[in-house]
Amino acid sequence: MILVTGGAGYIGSHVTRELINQGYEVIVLDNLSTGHQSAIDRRAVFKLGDIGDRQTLDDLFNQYDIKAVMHFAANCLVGESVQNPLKYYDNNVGKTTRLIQSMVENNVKKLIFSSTCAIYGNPEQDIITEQIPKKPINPYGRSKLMIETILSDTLKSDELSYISLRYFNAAGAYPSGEIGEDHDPETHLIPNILKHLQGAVENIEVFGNDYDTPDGTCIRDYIHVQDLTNAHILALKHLLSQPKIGFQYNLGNGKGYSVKEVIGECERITNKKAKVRYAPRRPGDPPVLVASSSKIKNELGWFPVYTLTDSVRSAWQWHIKHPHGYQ
Ligand SMILES: NC(=O)c1ccc[n+]([C@@H]2O[C@H](COP(=O)([O-])OP(=O)(O)OC[C@H]3O[C@@H](n4cnc5c(N)ncnc54)[C@H](O)[C@@H]3O)[C@@H](O)[C@H]2O)c1
Ligand SMILES: O=c1ccn([C@@H]2O[C@H](COP(=O)(O)OP(=O)(O)O[C@H]3O[C@H](CO)[C@@H](O)[C@H](O)[C@H]3O)[C@@H](O)[C@H]2O)c(=O)[nH]1
Repeated sequence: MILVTGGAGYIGSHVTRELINQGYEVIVLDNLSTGHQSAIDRRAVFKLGDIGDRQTLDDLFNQYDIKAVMHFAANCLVGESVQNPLKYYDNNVGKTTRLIQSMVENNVKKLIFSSTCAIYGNPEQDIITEQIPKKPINPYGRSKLMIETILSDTLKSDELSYISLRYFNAAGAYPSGEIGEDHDPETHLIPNILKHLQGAVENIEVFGNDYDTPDGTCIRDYIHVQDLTNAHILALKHLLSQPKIGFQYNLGNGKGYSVKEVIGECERITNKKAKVRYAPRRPGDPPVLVASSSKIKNELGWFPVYTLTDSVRSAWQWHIKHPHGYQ
């Protein structure tokens, strides 16, 4: 059995579905703070609870034969982390530490951790490899880097094995349009553009057009949630087949798109014209984040197969089928 924390959330619900499709048994632990119960595959066991609750964790590890944990549960908004850092240090660092403690004490030795490119901060290199200095510029990135440090120390002192996957910007939806991204409030770029183009919001706000980039807006590397899912399954197989490892891998497409370019792509796919309003920079935003994913390609044979166009198209299908999200 695989324990998926945060399996009611955007990425966790996609990975849960694919794990079950591939024959794994899954138990989802989620407090539904930002997730949706209806996003969880009905074939999974669902436990409503908090990753910070040691009793809940110990009971789960005693009750089920859990071979590995995929840990998605976290708060993950850059802007919110600047406004409310303690929420991030409590949920992402304090509670994750309790999860790791419970795993170690209950002899559950394998963890896949959802890390982020936000740990790199404002890199000097155009393309980010795993080795470059980690200088996060917001509390969210710092909270994830702290857990990477804790994992690397735990690897040395205990029999815990882990793979940390540093995602760039997750995008897109399940190909059938059954599950997708639904946050309240929504802060991510692509869903916000699509919601605007559906008429739910009057305009799309662009946070800063005075960055040192070709069109002045921030550049990100958008990676399809199904490509992320495939990486998790490969990482799980690798982790389960090895005695003791501690690896970190970037997950991105290796191509950056500016906010303006993403708006253009959404307009093209929906055949609608966006009304753009320029707003000040959002605190905590680095100008450019683009991945090198050579390490995971070489070591685990992972390759992204979806483009930005695929991400926007599948997200649009999700929005058309579910104009009010999971409600
Ligand atoms: N979305 C991205 O672009 C992105 C990029 C890099 C990394 N990540 C990481 O991927 C993971 C998943 O992100 P997402 O976009 O799916 O977010 P999400 O908010 O959609 O999902 C997070 C899930 O975790 C649950 N949760 C949060 N705190 C919990 C707690 N204390 N106990 C139990 N459940 C809890 C929420 O209810 C939700 O279902 C996060 O760890 C995030 O930091 C996301
Ligand atoms: O309405 C919007 C929303 C976003 N942006 C901009 O679009 C870019 C992307 O923003 P967003 O979609 O919010 O993603 P990020 O802030 O890059 O953060 C996401 O991607 C990170 C990896 O880069 C993850 O770690 C985070 O969890 C996840 O929230 C940024 O420049 C934003 O300022 C806008 O201009 N208008």
